[in-house]
Amino acid sequence: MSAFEELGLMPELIRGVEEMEWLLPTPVQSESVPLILGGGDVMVAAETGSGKTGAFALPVLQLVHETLTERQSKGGASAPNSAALNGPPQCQLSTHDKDSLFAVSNGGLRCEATVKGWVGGRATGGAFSGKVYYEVTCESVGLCRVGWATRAASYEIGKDRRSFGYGSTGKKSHGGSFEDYGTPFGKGDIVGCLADFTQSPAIVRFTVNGQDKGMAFSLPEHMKGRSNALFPAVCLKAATASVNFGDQPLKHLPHGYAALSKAPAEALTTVAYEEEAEADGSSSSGCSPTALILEPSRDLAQQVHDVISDMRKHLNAPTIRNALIVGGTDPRASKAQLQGGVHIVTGTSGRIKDLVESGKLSLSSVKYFILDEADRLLDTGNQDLILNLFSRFPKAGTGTARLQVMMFSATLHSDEVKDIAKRICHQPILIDLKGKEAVPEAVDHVLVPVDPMEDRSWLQSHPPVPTDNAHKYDHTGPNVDSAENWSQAVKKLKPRVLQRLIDAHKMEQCLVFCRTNFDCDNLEAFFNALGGGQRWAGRKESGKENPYSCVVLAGARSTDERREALQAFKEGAVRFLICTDVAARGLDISGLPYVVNVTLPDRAEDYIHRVGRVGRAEKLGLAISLVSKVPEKVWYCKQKGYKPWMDPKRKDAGTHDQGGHTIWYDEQQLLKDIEQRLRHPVLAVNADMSLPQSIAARVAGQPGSGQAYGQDKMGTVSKEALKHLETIKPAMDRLSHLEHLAQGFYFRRCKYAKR
Ligand SMILES: Nc1ncnc2c1ncn2[C@@H]1O[C@H](COP(=O)(O)OP(=O)(O)OP(=O)(O)O)[C@@H](O)[C@H]1O
Repeated sequence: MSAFEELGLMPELIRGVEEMEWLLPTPVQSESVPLILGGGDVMVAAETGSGKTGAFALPVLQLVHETLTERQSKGGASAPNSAALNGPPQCQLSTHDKDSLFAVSNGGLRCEATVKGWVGGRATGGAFSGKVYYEVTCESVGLCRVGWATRAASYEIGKDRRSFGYGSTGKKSHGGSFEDYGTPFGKGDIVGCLADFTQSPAIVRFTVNGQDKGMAFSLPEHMKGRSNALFPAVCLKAATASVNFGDQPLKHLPHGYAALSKAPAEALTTVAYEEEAEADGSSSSGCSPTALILEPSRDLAQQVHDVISDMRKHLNAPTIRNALIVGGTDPRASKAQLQGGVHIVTGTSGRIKDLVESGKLSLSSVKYFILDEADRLLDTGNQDLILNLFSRFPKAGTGTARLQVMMFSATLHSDEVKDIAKRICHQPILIDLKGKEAVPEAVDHVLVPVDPMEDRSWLQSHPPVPTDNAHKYDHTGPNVDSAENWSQAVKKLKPRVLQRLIDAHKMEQCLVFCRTNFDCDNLEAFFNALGGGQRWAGRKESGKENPYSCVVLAGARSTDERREALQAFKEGAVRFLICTDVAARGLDISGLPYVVNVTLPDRAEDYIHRVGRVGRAEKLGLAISLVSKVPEKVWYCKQKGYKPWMDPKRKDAGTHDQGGHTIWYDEQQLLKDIEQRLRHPVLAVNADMSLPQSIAARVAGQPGSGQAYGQDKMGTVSKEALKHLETIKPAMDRLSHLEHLAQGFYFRRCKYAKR
């Protein structure tokens, strides 16, 4: 039995991992895969490069495959308008399309909420033409809100723009706003809900005990057709209610309206229809994937999408379709990917939000929600979006039928992460393999002190070092002794120090982190002035053989340029990938030996992710930071899209607290924070850039010593491998014994046969 089989993975996926030459699961895979396959919500913190992508991609592929197989076996052939064929659908409250704490009786005509918060659900049939009506009777004290909602709406009616409600406190609600309407209602009252699609725009109104309360809403123009069908919706707070869609005599059916369950079939859509379509990954309300994976950057989304594409090839009957939905690409291309239905969507928040809001991507079938680099997703302001997406997922069911949420990162300890976990996870299991110190042992850390007072090479003028203009209006020069001057000097000195470092270590592949897009542009210009060039981009200059060949991966570059840059770097066509923190998370560059921080990140957390690009999959890596001895004045602009360094009207670069757009950056302090996080000091390289003795001694045992970075860690067998060997040892001993017996038997037979 292979070690992956022990985790419960299906043979097809095991063939896939074998093809990738993954012999044993990594610890994070061993811990997470069985829990995810078992239906649990998980929060997984494990060091960078420890195989977290496989830890969710493998079980999610298996679960999606199982879901599709089950859906196919339930109904198979799609019958797009079964309603039309079988007469009007039986309308009832759905036992599926609801909050888990919203109890629905057998037969779907009674509902109850015993909890203090709002919970709700919808009916199985919705209308999109004609004039339709249904009734709700309040059976207890407690709060009740009723009305109409599309299937993409949140269960709390009126909280978003996809539902229209009327509450027992005498308020109507839509798009999160509540206004006085009608009269309050309560125990024993019968609320009539009317939708009139013969008007343009369509109209929603309500009655209480047959008394018309007047028009409550006219629907937005775009809310038309089957994809925007309105389903009866009820939400309750510690209350009980019963519904009547017309299968029982209605108490107050208004003139000219049809009971919902008696309305003409062509005016209705049913969940049965929706679910059949969803089995194919598409539905009338847009493409309906089964799994949604949210990534903090386009590059990372692409990488995870590629891993899933590689693995899904091994799964047939049914085949799984996956799509990459990221910003910075033609929206038509994103929509085209969704046409015909997909089962797994990997993407970034902005484009996913757009497609959900335009109805092109429906979340009504999502069963698996994965937040990769969850802390980063929250840092970049995605909390509301995550909650909004979450409100659109179906959350009914128990065991393996319910929505499963998975959160992954190397750093999952912030309050924001804990808070969102409380709101979207159901009793999550925390798998914390490394705790806060999520740095692989395979990474060595060193620093290069950069002191412009001692090292005067910043005064050289060839090749020129472009800087960020932050000191354009400051008094600077060779003999000026001011903080501003030393700051400018550091900016001129760092690229030269970097060049010395590259030469000393004969670096052939290195990721170079800068602080801003503009810093990346400037460093690229310096490398090009050294003769860097970019052969991959069709230029004549040399690539890999040029010691300073480089490409840039930064947020300001187009998606295509970023993709090409990363590919060129991964393929070894250029030596340096100059990047911002957009590349700090998740990027997997096989056997990368070096990471250089030209500027330290302002949070120790980001240092962990940056240096996590090396030391992956048990390969040794070296992280080198250029640390300034003096403070640097750097850009700090919160105004989106504004580039003060390009502003011709800007007169000075006052600091942020003075109303300007700069801050003083203290790398000595940042270094202390990082050392505290690493729990050891970061040693300085020697004056000739050689490694400090203790680190040199550590890599000395490795083949090629100085060249050890990027190579496998030698002479070590992982704890996991040892554990596995121990487990299979008795079986191996028994096998060897049986083989011994069989051979003995064979030879004895041969001996007798010869006689
Ligand atoms: N079981 C395994 N055996 C061997 N290699 C593996 C295994 N699982 C993953 N890998 C390899 O390890 C590398 C790192 O994996 P992955 O990108 O999933 O790390 P990660 O934990 O997500 O890192 P980060 O925190 O930086 O995102 C990849 O090259 C991957 O192919």
